Amino acid sequence: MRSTSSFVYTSQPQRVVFGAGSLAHLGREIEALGARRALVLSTPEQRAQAERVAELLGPQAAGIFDRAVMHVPIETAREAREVARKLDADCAVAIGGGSTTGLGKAIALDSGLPILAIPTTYAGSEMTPIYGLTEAGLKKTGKDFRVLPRTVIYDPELSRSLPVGLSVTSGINAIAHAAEGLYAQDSNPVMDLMAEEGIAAIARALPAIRRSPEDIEARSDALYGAWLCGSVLGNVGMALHHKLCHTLGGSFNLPHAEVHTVVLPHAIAFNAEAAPGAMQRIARALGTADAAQGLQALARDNGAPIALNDIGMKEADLDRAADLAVSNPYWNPRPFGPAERGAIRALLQRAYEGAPPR
Ligand SMILES: NC(=O)C1=CN([C@@H]2O[C@H](COP(=O)(O)OP(=O)(O)OC[C@H]3O[C@@H](n4cnc5c(N)ncnc54)[C@H](O)[C@@H]3O)[C@@H](O)[C@H]2O)C=CC1
Ligand SMILES: O=C(O)/C=C\C(=O)CC(=O)O
Repeated sequence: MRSTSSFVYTSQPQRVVFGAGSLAHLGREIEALGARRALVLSTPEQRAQAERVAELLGPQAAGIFDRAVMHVPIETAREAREVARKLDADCAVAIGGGSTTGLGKAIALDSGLPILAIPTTYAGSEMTPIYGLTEAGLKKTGKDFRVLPRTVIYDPELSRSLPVGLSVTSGINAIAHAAEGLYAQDSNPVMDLMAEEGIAAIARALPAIRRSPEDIEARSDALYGAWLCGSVLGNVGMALHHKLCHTLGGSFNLPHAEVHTVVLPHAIAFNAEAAPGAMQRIARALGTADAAQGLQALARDNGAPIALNDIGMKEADLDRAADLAVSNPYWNPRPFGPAERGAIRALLQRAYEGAPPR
């Protein structure tokens, strides 16, 4: 286990309102932010939920922008920023998954408008000061406290409609934040507690959601886990796993939550010897003997993909993916710079085939 003798912990200024039906407190929460005119953001698919939010807001709603898409193309960000300016919005309400929260972050980065996030997936973006923007086919990420949502309303009722497949992969996306937080360079004992509890909450929620997607207890557990795991990502650094996923998602256009689901067991296996304490905590949270195998079983047993081959990756692109991943590595307990290119290429091959992690 980690030593408690020396660490740094920064508490982040956020207000969280949690519970089934908590969307009803939206008006109160907008007032608490000191805002008057909210621009409501969503994807086209979640337009109906955005309309419900606007209806709840009544005169506090400035309008709806429903064109959020994955990885926040700069053109969409510019369009949304312009709409916010024209409508004289003084805050953004993002209802949806990481793509919609990400669009809110792009507006906040430019204008400083406060964000109230209403997450409907388990991606965890609402708890982080991390933003992503895609320009000319290249995705860049950065960190800025202006983009950290000021208020988050977690209402599990709103995630009941999340399809089972995406619920499972999105839950594992959240687990990835916690798993990497457990061996992050700048982690601390408080984050360790949140990470282990977050992984356990999601691991028990996913089979229950699969059996019964409307089960509000299971949806609450998953959202609670997403909050904890997202907080870990928001507080400490990312490592090999997130680097591989950003490379595969950004340069090969693979779907975000699925790519996290496939890669995680392999990245964890790569780090197993270098981070034994983290492995112990992950395995304990999953109720398994081996962290990496437990993660692959969690995906497979709940019907999620375990092979890059099944989510659109071409085998011919694995060499380029390995080159990109090692060319600008994140800190990792087991280094993965150009000297480890062979090991990373082998990891990607196993992930491509859906082989057991080792
Ligand atoms: N900056 C950060 O800290 C983080 C950012 N992200 C970013 O978030 C994006 C991925 O976000 P995700 O949440 O995985 O997917 P998403 O936000 O793209 O949503 C996927 C699809 O599911 C739909 N959906 C969402 N909630 C639903 C619900 N309750 N019922 C029915 N449909 C629903 C959406 O409208 C969309 O069509 C990526 O761009 C990723 O980079 C992800 C995690 C952390
Ligand atoms: O990979 C993740 O789940 C975490 C961070 C991002 O996706 C960065 C972003 O594009 O906002």
